[in-house]
Amino acid sequence: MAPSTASPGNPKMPDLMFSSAAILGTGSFGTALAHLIGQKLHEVVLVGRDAAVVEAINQTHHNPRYLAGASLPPSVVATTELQDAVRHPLIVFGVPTSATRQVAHSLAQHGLPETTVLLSCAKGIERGTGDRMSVILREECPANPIAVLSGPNHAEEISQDLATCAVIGCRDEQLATLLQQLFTAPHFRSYTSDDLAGIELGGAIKNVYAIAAGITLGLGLGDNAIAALVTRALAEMTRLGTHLGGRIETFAGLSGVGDLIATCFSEHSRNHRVGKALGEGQSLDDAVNSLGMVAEGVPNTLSIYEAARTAGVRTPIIDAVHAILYKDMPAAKALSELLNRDPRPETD
Ligand SMILES: NC(=O)C1=CN([C@@H]2O[C@H](COP(=O)(O)OP(=O)(O)OC[C@H]3O[C@@H](n4cnc5c(N)ncnc54)[C@H](O)[C@@H]3O)[C@@H](O)[C@H]2O)C=CC1
Ligand SMILES: O=C(CO)COP(=O)(O)O
Repeated sequence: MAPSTASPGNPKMPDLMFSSAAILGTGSFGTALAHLIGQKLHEVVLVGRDAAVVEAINQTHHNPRYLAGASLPPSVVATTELQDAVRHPLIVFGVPTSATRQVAHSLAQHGLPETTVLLSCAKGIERGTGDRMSVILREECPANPIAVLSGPNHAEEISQDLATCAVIGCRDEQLATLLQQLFTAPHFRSYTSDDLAGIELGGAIKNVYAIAAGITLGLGLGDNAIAALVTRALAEMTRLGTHLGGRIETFAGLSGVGDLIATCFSEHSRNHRVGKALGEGQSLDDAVNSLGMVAEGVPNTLSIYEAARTAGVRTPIIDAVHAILYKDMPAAKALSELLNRDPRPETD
Protein backbone atom coordinates (compact mmCIF):
# COMPACT_ATOMS: atom_id res chain seq x y z
CA MET A 1 0.00 0.00 0.00
CA ALA A 2 1.23 3.51 -0.78
CA PRO A 3 0.11 5.46 2.29
CA SER A 4 -1.39 8.90 1.86
CA THR A 5 0.77 11.73 3.07
CA ALA A 6 -0.45 14.41 5.47
CA SER A 7 -1.16 17.87 4.10
CA PRO A 8 1.14 20.59 5.49
CA GLY A 9 -1.96 22.85 5.74
CA ASN A 10 -3.95 20.37 7.74
CA PRO A 11 -1.96 17.61 9.46
CA LYS A 12 -5.12 15.49 9.84
CA MET A 13 -5.82 15.49 6.09
CA PRO A 14 -4.39 13.12 3.53
CA ASP A 15 -3.65 15.32 0.51
CA LEU A 16 -3.57 12.50 -2.03
CA MET A 17 -6.39 10.43 -3.37
CA PHE A 18 -6.89 7.45 -1.07
CA SER A 19 -4.68 4.57 -2.18
CA SER A 20 -6.37 1.83 -0.20
CA ALA A 21 -9.25 1.34 2.23
CA ALA A 22 -10.71 -1.05 4.76
CA ILE A 23 -14.43 -1.77 4.83
CA LEU A 24 -15.86 -3.12 8.08
CA GLY A 25 -18.68 -5.59 7.52
CA THR A 26 -18.83 -8.35 4.92
CA GLY A 27 -22.60 -7.99 4.59
CA SER A 28 -24.58 -6.65 1.64
CA PHE A 29 -23.48 -3.05 1.79
CA GLY A 30 -19.84 -3.69 2.66
CA THR A 31 -19.66 -6.05 -0.32
CA ALA A 32 -21.37 -3.58 -2.66
CA LEU A 33 -18.97 -0.82 -1.62
CA ALA A 34 -15.99 -3.15 -2.10
CA HIS A 35 -17.26 -3.80 -5.63
CA LEU A 36 -17.52 -0.04 -6.21
CA ILE A 37 -14.27 1.29 -4.76
CA GLY A 38 -12.29 -1.90 -5.39
CA GLN A 39 -12.29 -0.85 -9.04
CA LYS A 40 -10.51 2.41 -8.11
CA LEU A 41 -8.08 1.41 -5.35
CA HIS A 42 -5.24 -1.05 -5.52
CA GLU A 43 -6.21 -2.63 -2.19
CA VAL A 44 -9.54 -2.92 -0.34
CA VAL A 45 -9.68 -5.03 2.78
CA LEU A 46 -13.11 -6.31 3.77
CA VAL A 47 -13.20 -7.10 7.48
CA GLY A 48 -15.86 -9.55 8.66
CA ARG A 49 -16.57 -11.63 11.72
CA ASP A 50 -17.82 -14.69 9.84
CA ALA A 51 -14.85 -16.88 8.78
CA ALA A 52 -16.94 -18.80 6.22
CA VAL A 53 -17.99 -15.60 4.45
CA VAL A 54 -14.40 -14.31 4.50
CA GLU A 55 -13.12 -17.56 3.04
CA ALA A 56 -15.79 -17.59 0.31
CA ILE A 57 -14.87 -14.02 -0.70
CA ASN A 58 -11.16 -14.84 -0.90
CA GLN A 59 -11.69 -18.05 -2.84
CA THR A 60 -14.44 -17.02 -5.24
CA HIS A 61 -14.42 -13.19 -5.33
CA HIS A 62 -18.12 -13.39 -4.59
CA ASN A 63 -20.19 -13.20 -1.41
CA PRO A 64 -22.91 -15.82 -1.89
CA ARG A 65 -24.23 -15.44 1.68
CA TYR A 66 -25.04 -11.71 1.45
CA LEU A 67 -24.83 -10.45 -2.14
CA ALA A 68 -24.64 -13.32 -4.58
CA GLY A 69 -24.74 -11.14 -7.71
CA ALA A 70 -21.67 -9.05 -6.85
CA SER A 71 -18.30 -9.82 -8.39
CA LEU A 72 -15.35 -8.44 -6.49
CA PRO A 73 -12.25 -7.13 -8.26
CA PRO A 74 -8.82 -8.71 -7.52
CA SER A 75 -7.93 -5.71 -5.30
CA VAL A 76 -10.46 -6.90 -2.70
CA VAL A 77 -9.30 -9.29 0.01
CA ALA A 78 -11.25 -10.33 3.09
CA THR A 79 -10.08 -10.98 6.63
CA THR A 80 -11.47 -11.59 10.09
CA GLU A 81 -8.69 -9.47 11.66
CA LEU A 82 -9.87 -5.99 12.67
CA GLN A 83 -6.20 -5.16 13.26
CA ASP A 84 -5.70 -5.24 9.45
CA ALA A 85 -7.97 -2.21 9.06
CA VAL A 86 -5.80 0.30 10.90
CA ARG A 87 -3.04 0.47 8.27
CA HIS A 88 -5.41 1.99 5.70
CA PRO A 89 -6.00 5.76 5.36
CA LEU A 90 -9.76 5.24 5.06
CA ILE A 91 -12.01 2.94 7.12
CA VAL A 92 -15.60 2.54 5.93
CA PHE A 93 -18.17 1.41 8.50
CA GLY A 94 -20.56 -1.09 6.86
CA VAL A 95 -21.66 -2.83 10.05
CA PRO A 96 -25.16 -2.33 11.51
CA THR A 97 -25.81 0.59 13.83
CA SER A 98 -26.04 -1.77 16.81
CA ALA A 99 -22.38 -2.79 16.22
CA THR A 100 -20.88 0.61 15.38
CA ARG A 101 -19.90 1.71 18.91
CA GLN A 102 -18.32 -1.60 19.83
CA VAL A 103 -16.41 -1.87 16.53
CA ALA A 104 -15.20 1.75 16.75
CA HIS A 105 -14.09 1.14 20.34
CA SER A 106 -12.12 -1.96 19.29
CA LEU A 107 -10.52 -0.04 16.41
CA ALA A 108 -9.34 2.67 18.79
CA GLN A 109 -7.76 -0.04 20.93
CA HIS A 110 -5.95 -1.48 17.90
CA GLY A 111 -3.76 1.60 17.50
CA LEU A 112 -5.89 3.56 15.03
CA PRO A 113 -3.78 6.46 13.65
CA GLU A 114 -5.32 9.91 14.19
CA THR A 115 -5.14 10.64 10.46
CA THR A 116 -7.35 7.71 9.45
CA VAL A 117 -10.59 8.91 7.90
CA LEU A 118 -13.72 7.18 9.24
CA LEU A 119 -16.72 7.00 6.92
CA SER A 120 -20.05 5.84 8.36
CA CYS A 121 -22.64 4.21 6.08
CA ALA A 122 -24.98 2.68 8.70
CA LYS A 123 -28.54 3.97 8.77
CA GLY A 124 -29.85 4.28 12.29
CA ILE A 125 -29.47 5.93 15.68
CA GLU A 126 -28.34 4.31 18.92
CA ARG A 127 -30.97 3.09 21.35
CA GLY A 128 -30.82 4.82 24.72
CA THR A 129 -28.57 7.71 23.71
CA GLY A 130 -30.29 8.61 20.42
CA ASP A 131 -26.78 9.21 19.08
CA ARG A 132 -26.15 9.35 15.36
CA MET A 133 -23.30 7.16 14.07
CA SER A 134 -20.96 10.09 13.45
CA VAL A 135 -21.48 11.17 17.06
CA ILE A 136 -20.55 7.67 18.23
CA LEU A 137 -17.42 7.70 16.04
CA ARG A 138 -16.48 11.12 17.45
CA GLU A 139 -16.88 9.78 21.01
CA GLU A 140 -14.92 6.57 20.41
CA CYS A 141 -12.23 7.99 18.08
CA PRO A 142 -12.10 11.69 19.08
CA ALA A 143 -9.12 12.70 16.93
CA ASN A 144 -10.13 11.17 13.59
CA PRO A 145 -11.70 12.94 10.61
CA ILE A 146 -15.30 11.70 10.22
CA ALA A 147 -17.71 11.61 7.29
CA VAL A 148 -20.99 9.90 6.38
CA LEU A 149 -22.40 8.51 3.13
CA SER A 150 -26.08 7.98 2.40
CA GLY A 151 -28.70 8.00 -0.34
CA PRO A 152 -30.84 5.66 -2.47
CA ASN A 153 -28.19 2.95 -2.56
CA HIS A 154 -29.51 -0.59 -2.66
CA ALA A 155 -26.51 -2.91 -2.48
CA GLU A 156 -28.03 -5.23 -5.09
CA GLU A 157 -28.14 -2.44 -7.69
CA ILE A 158 -24.74 -0.89 -6.88
CA SER A 159 -23.15 -4.31 -7.33
CA GLN A 160 -24.73 -4.54 -10.80
CA ASP A 161 -23.32 -1.12 -11.76
CA LEU A 162 -26.82 0.31 -12.05
CA ALA A 163 -26.84 4.10 -11.83
CA THR A 164 -27.45 6.00 -8.60
CA CYS A 165 -26.31 8.98 -6.52
CA ALA A 166 -25.19 9.44 -2.92
CA VAL A 167 -24.43 12.34 -0.63
CA ILE A 168 -21.24 12.54 1.42
CA GLY A 169 -21.49 14.53 4.62
CA CYS A 170 -18.32 16.05 6.00
CA ARG A 171 -17.54 19.33 7.73
CA ASP A 172 -14.08 19.48 6.13
CA GLU A 173 -14.64 20.59 2.54
CA GLN A 174 -11.28 19.27 1.35
CA LEU A 175 -11.94 15.82 2.76
CA ALA A 176 -15.49 15.85 1.39
CA THR A 177 -14.03 16.45 -2.07
CA LEU A 178 -11.52 13.60 -1.68
CA LEU A 179 -14.29 11.22 -0.69
CA GLN A 180 -16.47 12.51 -3.52
CA GLN A 181 -13.66 11.64 -5.96
CA LEU A 182 -13.38 8.14 -4.53
CA PHE A 183 -17.15 7.56 -4.66
CA THR A 184 -17.43 8.68 -8.27
CA ALA A 185 -17.81 6.13 -11.05
CA PRO A 186 -19.48 6.19 -14.46
CA HIS A 187 -22.67 4.87 -12.82
CA PHE A 188 -22.24 6.45 -9.37
CA ARG A 189 -22.47 10.20 -8.74
CA SER A 190 -21.71 11.74 -5.36
CA TYR A 191 -22.64 15.11 -3.91
CA THR A 192 -21.19 16.79 -0.83
CA SER A 193 -22.85 18.44 2.15
CA ASP A 194 -21.85 19.62 5.61
CA ASP A 195 -25.20 18.63 7.19
CA LEU A 196 -24.21 15.33 8.81
CA ALA A 197 -27.22 15.41 11.14
CA GLY A 198 -29.71 15.81 8.29
CA ILE A 199 -28.06 13.10 6.19
CA GLU A 200 -27.89 10.59 9.02
CA LEU A 201 -31.38 11.28 10.33
CA GLY A 202 -32.98 10.92 6.90
CA GLY A 203 -31.25 7.56 6.38
CA ALA A 204 -32.27 6.34 9.81
CA ILE A 205 -35.88 7.52 9.89
CA LYS A 206 -36.79 6.34 6.38
CA ASN A 207 -36.28 2.73 7.48
CA VAL A 208 -39.36 2.97 9.71
CA TYR A 209 -41.42 4.26 6.79
CA ALA A 210 -40.11 1.48 4.53
CA ILE A 211 -41.62 -0.96 7.04
CA ALA A 212 -44.87 1.04 6.95
CA ALA A 213 -44.92 0.96 3.13
CA GLY A 214 -44.37 -2.81 3.19
CA ILE A 215 -47.23 -3.19 5.67
CA THR A 216 -49.47 -1.15 3.36
CA LEU A 217 -48.62 -3.47 0.50
CA GLY A 218 -49.08 -6.57 2.65
CA LEU A 219 -52.52 -5.34 3.71
CA GLY A 220 -53.47 -5.26 0.04
CA LEU A 221 -53.91 -1.50 -0.19
CA GLY A 222 -53.33 0.28 -3.48
CA ASP A 223 -51.04 2.85 -5.05
CA ASN A 224 -53.02 5.76 -3.58
CA ALA A 225 -52.39 4.52 -0.06
CA ILE A 226 -48.64 4.10 -0.56
CA ALA A 227 -48.34 7.52 -2.24
CA ALA A 228 -50.26 9.12 0.65
CA LEU A 229 -48.10 7.29 3.19
CA VAL A 230 -44.81 8.33 1.58
CA THR A 231 -45.95 11.94 1.30
CA ARG A 232 -47.01 12.17 4.94
CA ALA A 233 -43.85 10.26 5.92
CA LEU A 234 -41.72 12.94 4.29
CA ALA A 235 -43.57 15.63 6.24
CA GLU A 236 -43.08 13.66 9.47
CA MET A 237 -39.41 12.88 8.74
CA THR A 238 -38.75 16.56 8.08
CA ARG A 239 -40.59 17.64 11.28
CA LEU A 240 -38.67 15.17 13.45
CA GLY A 241 -35.36 15.46 11.62
CA THR A 242 -35.21 19.25 11.78
CA HIS A 243 -36.10 19.10 15.47
CA LEU A 244 -33.19 16.72 16.02
CA GLY A 245 -30.72 19.02 14.25
CA GLY A 246 -30.93 18.38 10.49
CA ARG A 247 -31.49 21.14 7.94
CA ILE A 248 -34.84 21.22 6.17
CA GLU A 249 -33.35 21.13 2.64
CA THR A 250 -31.42 17.94 3.40
CA PHE A 251 -34.68 16.02 3.87
CA ALA A 252 -35.64 17.04 0.33
CA GLY A 253 -32.35 15.55 -0.90
CA LEU A 254 -30.87 12.15 -1.70
CA SER A 255 -30.58 10.95 1.89
CA GLY A 256 -34.12 12.10 2.70
CA VAL A 257 -36.81 11.81 0.05
CA GLY A 258 -34.40 9.99 -2.29
CA ASP A 259 -33.81 7.09 0.06
CA LEU A 260 -37.42 7.22 1.28
CA ILE A 261 -38.65 6.55 -2.26
CA ALA A 262 -36.00 3.88 -2.91
CA THR A 263 -36.92 1.84 0.15
CA CYS A 264 -40.69 2.42 0.23
CA PHE A 265 -41.13 1.21 -3.35
CA SER A 266 -38.46 -1.47 -3.67
CA GLU A 267 -38.54 -5.18 -3.03
CA HIS A 268 -34.76 -4.96 -2.51
CA SER A 269 -35.44 -3.19 0.77
CA ARG A 270 -35.22 -5.57 3.71
CA ASN A 271 -37.29 -3.14 5.80
CA HIS A 272 -39.96 -3.13 3.12
CA ARG A 273 -39.91 -6.94 3.04
CA VAL A 274 -40.33 -7.18 6.82
CA GLY A 275 -43.27 -4.76 6.62
CA LYS A 276 -44.93 -6.70 3.82
CA ALA A 277 -44.65 -9.94 5.82
CA LEU A 278 -46.22 -8.18 8.84
CA GLY A 279 -49.04 -6.83 6.69
CA GLU A 280 -49.68 -10.36 5.44
CA GLY A 281 -50.02 -11.54 9.03
CA GLN A 282 -46.58 -12.98 9.87
CA SER A 283 -45.12 -12.39 13.33
CA LEU A 284 -42.20 -9.98 13.69
CA ASP A 285 -39.88 -12.81 14.75
CA ASP A 286 -40.76 -14.90 11.69
CA ALA A 287 -40.40 -11.91 9.36
CA VAL A 288 -36.96 -11.00 10.73
CA ASN A 289 -35.69 -14.58 10.93
CA SER A 290 -36.66 -15.41 7.36
CA LEU A 291 -34.76 -12.33 6.18
CA GLY A 292 -31.37 -13.47 7.57
CA MET A 293 -30.01 -9.94 7.20
CA VAL A 294 -30.26 -6.64 8.99
CA ALA A 295 -33.50 -4.67 8.79
CA GLU A 296 -32.42 -1.50 10.62
CA GLY A 297 -35.99 -0.25 10.84
CA VAL A 298 -36.84 -2.97 13.37
CA PRO A 299 -34.51 -1.83 16.20
CA ASN A 300 -34.70 1.75 14.95
CA THR A 301 -38.46 1.91 15.34
CA LEU A 302 -37.70 1.71 19.06
CA SER A 303 -34.79 4.16 19.08
CA ILE A 304 -36.50 6.68 16.80
CA TYR A 305 -39.85 6.40 18.61
CA GLU A 306 -38.01 7.09 21.88
CA ALA A 307 -36.08 10.01 20.38
CA ALA A 308 -39.36 11.51 19.10
CA ARG A 309 -41.01 11.15 22.52
CA THR A 310 -38.00 12.76 24.24
CA ALA A 311 -38.09 15.61 21.72
CA GLY A 312 -41.88 15.97 22.05
CA VAL A 313 -42.42 15.79 18.28
CA ARG A 314 -45.70 14.50 16.79
CA THR A 315 -44.94 11.32 14.75
CA PRO A 316 -48.18 9.40 14.08
CA ILE A 317 -46.70 7.08 11.43
CA ILE A 318 -43.71 6.10 13.57
CA ASP A 319 -46.11 5.59 16.51
CA ALA A 320 -48.27 3.28 14.39
CA VAL A 321 -45.29 1.16 13.28
CA HIS A 322 -44.10 1.07 16.90
CA ALA A 323 -47.53 -0.18 18.04
CA ILE A 324 -47.58 -2.90 15.35
CA LEU A 325 -44.02 -4.10 16.04
CA TYR A 326 -43.84 -3.76 19.80
CA LYS A 327 -47.38 -3.55 21.21
CA ASP A 328 -48.98 -6.36 19.19
CA MET A 329 -51.43 -3.99 17.53
CA PRO A 330 -52.94 -5.56 14.40
CA ALA A 331 -51.77 -3.68 11.30
CA ALA A 332 -55.35 -3.03 10.11
CA LYS A 333 -56.25 -1.45 13.47
CA ALA A 334 -53.15 0.77 13.42
CA LEU A 335 -54.08 1.90 9.91
CA SER A 336 -57.64 2.66 10.93
CA GLU A 337 -56.44 4.70 13.93
CA LEU A 338 -54.03 6.63 11.70
CA LEU A 339 -56.78 7.52 9.23
CA ASN A 340 -59.31 8.44 11.89
CA ARG A 341 -57.26 10.91 13.90
CA ASP A 342 -58.64 14.42 14.37
CA PRO A 343 -58.62 16.34 11.07
CA ARG A 344 -55.83 18.92 10.63
CA PRO A 345 -54.37 21.25 7.99
CA GLU A 346 -51.85 19.66 5.63
CA THR A 347 -48.97 21.99 6.48
CA ASP A 348 -48.76 22.55 10.22
N1 LIG B 1 -27.93 -3.26 2.09
C1 LIG B 1 -28.08 -2.03 1.58
O1 LIG B 1 -28.56 -1.87 0.44
C2 LIG B 1 -27.64 -0.85 2.37
C3 LIG B 1 -27.35 -0.92 3.71
N2 LIG B 1 -26.95 0.20 4.38
C4 LIG B 1 -26.67 0.13 5.81
O2 LIG B 1 -25.48 -0.61 6.03
C5 LIG B 1 -25.52 -1.21 7.32
C6 LIG B 1 -25.20 -2.68 7.16
O3 LIG B 1 -26.27 -3.25 6.42
P1 LIG B 1 -26.12 -4.49 5.44
O4 LIG B 1 -24.74 -4.66 4.94
O5 LIG B 1 -27.17 -4.35 4.44
O6 LIG B 1 -26.49 -5.67 6.45
P2 LIG B 1 -26.27 -7.22 6.26
O7 LIG B 1 -27.22 -7.91 7.15
O8 LIG B 1 -26.28 -7.57 4.82
O9 LIG B 1 -24.78 -7.45 6.81
C7 LIG B 1 -24.42 -7.05 8.10
C8 LIG B 1 -22.94 -7.36 8.31
O10 LIG B 1 -22.55 -6.84 9.56
C9 LIG B 1 -21.96 -7.89 10.33
N3 LIG B 1 -22.27 -7.68 11.74
C10 LIG B 1 -23.46 -7.75 12.34
N4 LIG B 1 -23.33 -7.51 13.65
C11 LIG B 1 -22.01 -7.29 13.86
C12 LIG B 1 -21.23 -7.01 15.00
N5 LIG B 1 -21.79 -6.91 16.21
N6 LIG B 1 -19.91 -6.83 14.84
C13 LIG B 1 -19.33 -6.94 13.64
N7 LIG B 1 -20.02 -7.22 12.52
C14 LIG B 1 -21.33 -7.39 12.64
C15 LIG B 1 -22.60 -9.18 9.80
O11 LIG B 1 -21.77 -10.29 10.09
C16 LIG B 1 -22.67 -8.86 8.33
O12 LIG B 1 -21.41 -9.08 7.73
C17 LIG B 1 -26.94 -0.95 7.86
O13 LIG B 1 -26.89 0.11 8.77
C18 LIG B 1 -27.74 -0.56 6.62
O14 LIG B 1 -28.81 0.31 6.92
C19 LIG B 1 -26.79 1.40 3.77
C20 LIG B 1 -27.06 1.52 2.44
C21 LIG B 1 -27.55 0.44 1.64
O1 LIG C 1 -30.86 1.85 2.70
C1 LIG C 1 -31.03 1.11 1.77
C2 LIG C 1 -30.99 1.58 0.36
O2 LIG C 1 -30.64 2.91 0.27
C3 LIG C 1 -31.30 -0.33 1.99
O3 LIG C 1 -32.54 -0.45 2.60
P1 LIG C 1 -32.89 -1.75 3.43
O4 LIG C 1 -31.97 -1.75 4.62
O5 LIG C 1 -34.32 -1.59 3.79
O6 LIG C 1 -32.63 -2.93 2.55
